[in-house]
Amino acid sequence: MPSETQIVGILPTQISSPQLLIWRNLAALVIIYYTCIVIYRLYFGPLSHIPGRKLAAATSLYAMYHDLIRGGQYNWEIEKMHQQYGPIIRIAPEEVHINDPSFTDIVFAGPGHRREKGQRTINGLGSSPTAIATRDHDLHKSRRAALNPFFSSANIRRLEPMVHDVLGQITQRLETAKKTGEPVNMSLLYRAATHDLIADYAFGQGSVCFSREDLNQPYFQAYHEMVLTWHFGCYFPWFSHIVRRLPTSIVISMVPSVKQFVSMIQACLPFSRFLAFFSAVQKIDKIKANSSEYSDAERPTIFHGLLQSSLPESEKDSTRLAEEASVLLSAGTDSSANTLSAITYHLLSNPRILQKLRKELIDAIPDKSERQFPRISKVEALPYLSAVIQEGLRLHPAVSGRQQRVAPTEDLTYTDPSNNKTYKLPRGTVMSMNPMLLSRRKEMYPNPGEYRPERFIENPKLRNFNFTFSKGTRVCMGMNLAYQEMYVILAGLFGRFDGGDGQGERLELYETDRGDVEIVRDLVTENIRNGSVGVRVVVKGQ
Ligand code: HEM
Repeated sequence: MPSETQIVGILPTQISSPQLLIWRNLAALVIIYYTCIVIYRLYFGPLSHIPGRKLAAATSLYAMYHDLIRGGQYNWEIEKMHQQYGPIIRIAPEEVHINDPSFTDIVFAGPGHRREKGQRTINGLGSSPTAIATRDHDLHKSRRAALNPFFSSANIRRLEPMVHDVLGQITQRLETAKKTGEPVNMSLLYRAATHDLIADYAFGQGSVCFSREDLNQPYFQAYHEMVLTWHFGCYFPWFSHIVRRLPTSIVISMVPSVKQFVSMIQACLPFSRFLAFFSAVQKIDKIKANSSEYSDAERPTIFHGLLQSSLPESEKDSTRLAEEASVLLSAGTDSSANTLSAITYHLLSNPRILQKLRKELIDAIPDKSERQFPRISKVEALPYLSAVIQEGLRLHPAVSGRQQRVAPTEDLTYTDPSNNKTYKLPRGTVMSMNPMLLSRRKEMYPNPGEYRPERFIENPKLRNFNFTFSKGTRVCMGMNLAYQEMYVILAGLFGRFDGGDGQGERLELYETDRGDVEIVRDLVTENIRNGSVGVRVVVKGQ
């Protein structure tokens, strides 16, 4: 009879029979344990009644495969599952996805309902002590309450001169490029603009990207490389915990491009703990010390305000505030910039739409010098410009992933309108919804892939279904700022480069196609095809 060591030929021969027996029993126990878990999840668990693929319900490896291994492809798989199983599906053992706009206000509820984020999103955000990454409802509420006033519509209105400043910088770069005939990367220009704006508002540091010839492109490149690790952080939370504790020199040796990022940050801006955290902490400390560099009573910065707020002292810790700063800088840059790039592409590739927009701008503000730096109060009421922006937000939600919420103290019930079947979603269930899927539902948006602003004029109620900024108590904090940037920059640019009577100055696309703006993967804000440099233009005309 062959011995056990011979049977298991791949095991080292020195493993004795009793040891082998222990290993075998352990392996058997693990298999039995996981089999029981899978059976429970599929047939007895509180979500076993939710339709969907068995594999997705059985193990998170399924979601991980599409999110992480396939590089942000789960959105499209989820879309296929909805087509097969209906508006409510189970996409992971603990997660249910709903694709029904009538249910957004329930899942993403407003005040009076406790709502938390799913743990996977918190992991992706590095579990930092910031409002955006705070799971607990009450702690999130107090952290957000301290920041909220800075993003109220009245306070954002006061930033109008700053938006005009960055608009002036964009125009200047375009005018210079016109002289040389060089193409201009609008996506990079928009990033520089949105970044400088929020950085100035946060710390009062003036122009950072526009003061550099390269518009700080290496910084954005390093940010891009960092975002590529988003799903890894979601599924392996230890990753960000370790990286956040590594000395900067080690991080630089692992990802050399980060060096650019660090030196730029050390020179002027904080970004995140593991990249140049000390610089952020120093700036907060300077504000605390009331350094004149940072105190400007005329135009208080966010971090001045936070330090003077009624937040408990523990919440004013320099390291925590530096984390909060890094969130504002990252959330406030690519999001608006990517949407601006996509809208610019659609306008320049649709002469009919562009012409209609130009006419509206010229009719509303006949004086060209005023039109180049339009007042937000004048342009936000323009119906066609509003529709242009809404249609851009619909087709290109800057945060392209599914947004998760948990109702920790409330059992919810979803009714499928097609058959009135009800599904109980017990408290604690991770519920997610996705702006990309909601905004491309054929019955609401016929021919959904087409960029057609008129749909928002024909049916103004569509705007109520805009889920691009999320909803409820955790709705995007920077929404007013993002709108102001989009209205003023688009109106100013297309009011300035208006083509005159056919021969005047105008922007034309340069080696850019729809692939340079189309969402093809979900890596939070990085969602266009790999290798694309964004939207490029040349300036033509007299
Ligand atoms: C077109 C531009 C933008 C879009 C589409 C957008 C979208 C979103 C979305 C969908 C969320 C919710 C994420 C979630 O719950 O998982 C969010 C949150 C947030 N956004 Fe934006 N955003 C934009 C611009 C901005 C800007 C300019 C800022 C300014 C700093 C900003 C700051 C924030 C912050 C701080 C949060 C966290 C809010 C909280 O958790 O309470 N966003 N954004």
